[in-house]
Amino acid sequence: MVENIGNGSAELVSYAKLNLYLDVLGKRSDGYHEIVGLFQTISLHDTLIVEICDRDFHLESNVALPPDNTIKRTWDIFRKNTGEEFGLKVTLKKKIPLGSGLGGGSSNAAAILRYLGEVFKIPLEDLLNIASQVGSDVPFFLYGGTALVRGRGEIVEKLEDIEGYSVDLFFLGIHSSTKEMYRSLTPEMYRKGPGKVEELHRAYLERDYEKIKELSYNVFEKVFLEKHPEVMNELRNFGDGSIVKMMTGSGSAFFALYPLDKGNYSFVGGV
Ligand SMILES: C[C@@](CO)(OP(=O)(O)O)[C@H](O)COP(=O)(O)OP(=O)(O)OC[C@H]1O[C@@H](n2ccc(N)nc2=O)[C@H](O)[C@@H]1O
Ligand SMILES: Nc1ncnc2c1ncn2[C@@H]1O[C@H](COP(=O)(O)OP(=O)(O)O)[C@@H](O)[C@H]1O
Repeated sequence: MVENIGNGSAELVSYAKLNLYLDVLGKRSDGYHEIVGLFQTISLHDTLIVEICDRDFHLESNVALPPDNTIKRTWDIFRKNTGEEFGLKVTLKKKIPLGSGLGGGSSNAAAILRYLGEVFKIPLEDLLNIASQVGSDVPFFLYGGTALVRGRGEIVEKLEDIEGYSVDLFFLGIHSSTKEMYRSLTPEMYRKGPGKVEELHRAYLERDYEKIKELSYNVFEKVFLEKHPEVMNELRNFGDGSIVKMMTGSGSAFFALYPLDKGNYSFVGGV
């Protein structure tokens, strides 16, 4: 969502995401993994103030980020793909915890991409191509809302947005690296989910809570809990009365799903 705030600056909202379903189907020749996922944006968000300027890149942030962070990578890759020469000034107000599986870095990249796409009139299909060069979860965030995601994350099928749910989040501050978690998978772990992702989406729309509980799955949850058994005990007191509770992405955040607005963060629709 872009809101022009005058003096050439714009304020961007960068939502977090949950994986309502995430399974790995196999390993690809390019070293990435084939995934199938049901992705959903929620109201927890970062805010970015952006301004096109002379020629350099400037980032101010309330959290420490690596020099090759996803915002700078997006600026670099966008310029390489479009030939546009410009500078970018970004002020980031981060609320999405880093390394949490909530996709904060990828969401920031997509927010910048959508903005640059508007400024330089770049078609969505070109933005999707640039997004997949920045990171595997970035293409989804160009849509937001509810989507079926395949490939390594670059095949996004927009679905009817799921509404009327909210979540509480549980995050112990453990930084879970996406790369490390994929590396921890073995072939026996591939394709072990119920695999009924369209049925799960319908269960959400029809508010069939038993079916939601039965068909929800994240391949990384067992791997993560084996690495961090202490989290299991802490989890016991989390999510009382929820429909389902599960880890999101490659971790380490967990979500507890509630109907309507009983949880702190609500599902939000796509752009
Ligand atoms: C976001 C980063 C950098 O800041 O840090 P970490 O998430 O690793 O902490 C990533 O390394 C920047 O690597 P990049 O490859 O661009 O990011 P992603 O697409 O999100 O994937 C991270 C890593 O997860 C693995 N991966 C990801 C998606 C997928 N479908 N299969 C995979 O095997 C790959 O090893 C990949 O390198
Ligand atoms: N804009 C960004 N926001 C958050 N993390 C970023 C960003 N750019 C690079 N990173 C790096 O990527 C790592 C994982 O990114 P993040 O998206 O927060 O995790 P996850 O993909 O698990 O949700 C972070 O630990 C951080 O070092």
